[in-house]
Amino acid sequence: MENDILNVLISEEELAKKVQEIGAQISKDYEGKNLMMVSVLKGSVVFMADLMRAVTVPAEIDFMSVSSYGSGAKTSGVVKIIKDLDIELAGRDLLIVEDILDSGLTLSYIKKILLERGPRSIKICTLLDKPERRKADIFADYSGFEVPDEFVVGYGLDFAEKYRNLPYIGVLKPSVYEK
Ligand SMILES: O=P(O)(O)OC[C@H]1O[C@H](OP(=O)(O)OP(=O)(O)O)[C@H](O)[C@@H]1O
Ligand code: HPA
Ligand SMILES: [Mg+2]
Repeated sequence: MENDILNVLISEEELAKKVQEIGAQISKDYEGKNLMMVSVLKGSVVFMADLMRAVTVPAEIDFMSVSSYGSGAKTSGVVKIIKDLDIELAGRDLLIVEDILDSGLTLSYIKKILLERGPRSIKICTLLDKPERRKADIFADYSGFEVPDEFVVGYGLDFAEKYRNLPYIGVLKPSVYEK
């Protein structure tokens, strides 16, 4: 697995520090609110698991799964719901937790459909932001790191379902996905 990594872009230590920073800011912003954190499966699960423990105010969690990439390195442009939320959104202060904001197609689709369910507020928290690739008009309210236009894996992010269990964010060798 490590042989497929060109370089470590964000270390475990940097990830841990950033998660604490974002968690502290969210805890301040959502004091007294009705926070519900929604993790977009699968890629955001590692970030969600760490981030929710850095949030010190009451929070409920839920999960939804959409797929926009399939097994390629390029967005298919099609976003479909694979698993929907279990909890009602009316009156909730929703925080969508994502691993990466790339073209923005996934998050703009999710935000659109969740807004229709009447949350009191809806904000976005992404660990990584790849602005060079943005196609949709969407931004994150909380963002960990800006990353270059390279395919990154690890800490939940995958290529063809592999590399999610790397403890850091690494740049995947192009030879792996250009096969
Ligand atoms: O901004 P975008 O161009 O839409 O790309 C971002 C999305 O793509 C990846 O998910 P993917 O659809 O690959 O599914 P996964 O989370 O299960 O890996 C990633 O986890 C984000 O959810
Ligand atoms: N890595 C993994 N999944 C992704 C990426 C990426 O750089 N961009 C969008 N989905
Ligand atoms: Mg994803």
